[in-house]
Amino acid sequence: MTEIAIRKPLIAGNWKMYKTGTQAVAAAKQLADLTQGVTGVDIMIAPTALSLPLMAAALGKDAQVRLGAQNIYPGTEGAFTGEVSGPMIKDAGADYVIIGHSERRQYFGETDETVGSKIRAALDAGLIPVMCIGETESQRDADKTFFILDKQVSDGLKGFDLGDLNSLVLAYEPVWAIGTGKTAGPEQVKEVHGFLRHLIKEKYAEGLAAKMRILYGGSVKPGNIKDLMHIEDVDGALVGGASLNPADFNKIIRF
Ligand SMILES: O=C[C@H](O)COP(=O)(O)O
Repeated sequence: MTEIAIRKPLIAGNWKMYKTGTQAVAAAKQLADLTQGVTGVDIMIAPTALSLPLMAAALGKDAQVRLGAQNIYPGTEGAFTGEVSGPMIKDAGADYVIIGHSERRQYFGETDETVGSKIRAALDAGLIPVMCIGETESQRDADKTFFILDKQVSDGLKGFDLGDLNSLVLAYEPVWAIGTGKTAGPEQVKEVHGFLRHLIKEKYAEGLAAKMRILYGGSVKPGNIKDLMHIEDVDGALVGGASLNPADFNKIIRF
């Protein structure tokens, strides 16, 4: 019997290296006020790790706006200067962690293998991993989009079994659409999201594929979110720039 997909949309904001703790708390409170009464959607903000405990205290334990980290070290503790572990992220009040964002792959040497070890660390700490994948412009131009996505998923999730991946969220972010104002067209998004769901079905199981949330990211704005959310297999968005402004992010959340 085919399982019916019930996927609650997730709208996630990646604040990258923006906002001091003070600014982050103020924006979080504003967003919490603006989103009061919103139902049927999960909301997450990923500030810098420094702001997590401040925002968690300001929002409160049962807040609708949940928190995520932008990175995780694949180990619980040790002499790893500058790193932050899963148990620390969890203790700071986060539920999610973004893993393998293209900026981490591009500037910090993350590979599909390190992405896999970070997903393992996230799951061990009870965090929901948001695994980012996406092709560069030159890879798309060379017709390698599906090859790259297949490789990122296959290598990143190597060694994981079905039971591990129940909570995993996939985020498709074409690198050429990040911060550029270019959004992938509806046909491109539909094609890729359909491909990814099929890939999860082939590699794991139909049930997992049917319930896995696949987010789109790359220049998502209040003006294009409605169209994106109407595309089959799009279960939410990972928003960069437009999530920094609570009023804009609230509009996106209320797609
Ligand atoms: O994680 C978010 C993405 O990098 C998208 O950023 P953007 O919405 O500023 O294009």
